[in-house]
Amino acid sequence: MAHSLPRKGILQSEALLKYIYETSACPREQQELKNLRKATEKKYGNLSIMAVPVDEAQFLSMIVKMMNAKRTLEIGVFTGYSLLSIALALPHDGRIKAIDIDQEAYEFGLPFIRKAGVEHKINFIHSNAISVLSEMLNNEKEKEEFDMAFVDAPNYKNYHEQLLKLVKIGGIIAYDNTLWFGFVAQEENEVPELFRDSTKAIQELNDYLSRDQRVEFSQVSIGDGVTLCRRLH
Ligand SMILES: C[S@@+](CC[C@H](N)C(=O)[O-])C[C@H]1O[C@@H](n2cnc3c(N)ncnc32)[C@H](O)[C@@H]1O
Repeated sequence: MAHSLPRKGILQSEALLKYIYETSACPREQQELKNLRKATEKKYGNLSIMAVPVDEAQFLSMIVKMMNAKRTLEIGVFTGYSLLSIALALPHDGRIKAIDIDQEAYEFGLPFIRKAGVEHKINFIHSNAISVLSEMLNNEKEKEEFDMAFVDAPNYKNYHEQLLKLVKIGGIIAYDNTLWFGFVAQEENEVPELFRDSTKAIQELNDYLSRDQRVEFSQVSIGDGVTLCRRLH
């Protein structure tokens, strides 16, 4: 199945993508991130496109630094490329709660995280994200609050209401893949059958988020599309 995936990313000009990668993104990629990316590509082949692209990871890192974020949440870790990028961007006492149902992929990336010296910032939880978010919200003793959440696992709409309670006012929820290979702008019959349901789900999410007055909203055309929601109240 993986070989039939279209190229990830909405920038359909190969030349422009190459230009961005060659002039800025890749030369600025930190060594441990590069090593993790290469190892992920070697082990996972075509499935390695699940990891965020280099320029997007740099964008996320920049947001974390600009916000002076200290507490972040990540849903959908895979081998940890976006996780490592954010961990490197956080201050020494910054912390990330990272959730994934796939422990094996996280463990594959762990040596790279260790080598980068940021393992102490990460609390990996091997579980379904919805139940972890519910547990956090129901925990009367310890109220957790995050400056930023990065969501990169399916069914985003399920997480939005909970995240609005867990991310502090003024904090950012960033949803990945919101332009979904560009399929969101295509007629249904033009979208490969395999992607029709997921495309519809992303279209519904985009529509929902763009009308949600509880957040400020910005659709960013980087990688496969990133939607930033800033909690207003
Ligand atoms: C696109 S990948 C994440 C890529 C990662 N952000 C990176 O840059 O490498 C999606 C991940 O979501 C995880 N996932 C899928 N459903 C999940 C769920 N219900 N709860 C937690 N994680 C889930 C998958 O196991 C997979 O590792």
